Amino acid sequence: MAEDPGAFAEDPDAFTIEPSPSGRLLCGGCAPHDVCRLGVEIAEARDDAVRFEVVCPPFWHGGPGVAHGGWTAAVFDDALNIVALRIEPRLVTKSLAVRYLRPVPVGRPMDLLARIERHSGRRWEVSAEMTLTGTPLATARAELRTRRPHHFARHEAWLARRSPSPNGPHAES
Ligand SMILES: CCCCCCCCCC(=O)SCCNC(=O)CCNC(=O)[C@H](O)C(C)(C)COP(=O)(O)OP(=O)(O)OC[C@H]1O[C@@H](n2cnc3c(N)ncnc32)[C@H](O)[C@@H]1OP(=O)(O)O
Repeated sequence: MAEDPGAFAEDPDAFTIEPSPSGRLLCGGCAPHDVCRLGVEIAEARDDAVRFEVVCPPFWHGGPGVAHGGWTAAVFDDALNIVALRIEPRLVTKSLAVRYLRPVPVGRPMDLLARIERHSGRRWEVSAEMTLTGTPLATARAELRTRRPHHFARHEAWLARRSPSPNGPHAES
């Protein structure tokens, strides 16, 4: 993320994901911990494709010994962005489609290969497959967009126009 947190506070659009002190590409939530709490590690990077090792942490289990589908989707969101982030640091996910083919085990290292399918201007199409010992467990496709200037500032201005209720966020109709 942005090196200077002061600059980010003043200009939210200064936010970019940069390598952490240990060289990882981490989201804003994990960067202060210098570890991906979803269990995603880059194993090998090429220009248009990145191979990851992913392990579902126990606190993300859904059924017994099986990953919550939201973990799988979040891991794909990370991996599909990382493959393009190495070229374009200002991205957001526009759509994400996951196919759950088999249950995903907790605590077992798996392979995830993400690749750039197409890129034109602000538009990116990316795809990925998660496998265990060569067997596909889940696949995903996403459309990404290079953020327009002032993306986060526009969001903050939009949010500010929705006056917070003194009784908390759920009290407003
Ligand atoms: C581990 C480290 C690496 C991985 C880190 C994790 C990466 C995670 C990536 C994510 O998950 S990002 C979070 C999930 N995605 C979003 O929050 C994106 C929300 N959607 C949007 O901001 C817009 O829909 C989007 C920028 C995707 C639209 O892009 P488009 O190119 O299709 O359309 P365009 O920019 O022309 O905007 C379409 C409409 O959205 C409006 N819009 C776009 N950006 C906006 C904005 N920032 N604030 C308010 N409105 C916005 C825009 O005005 C316009 O409104 P109208 O249709 O009424 O004309």
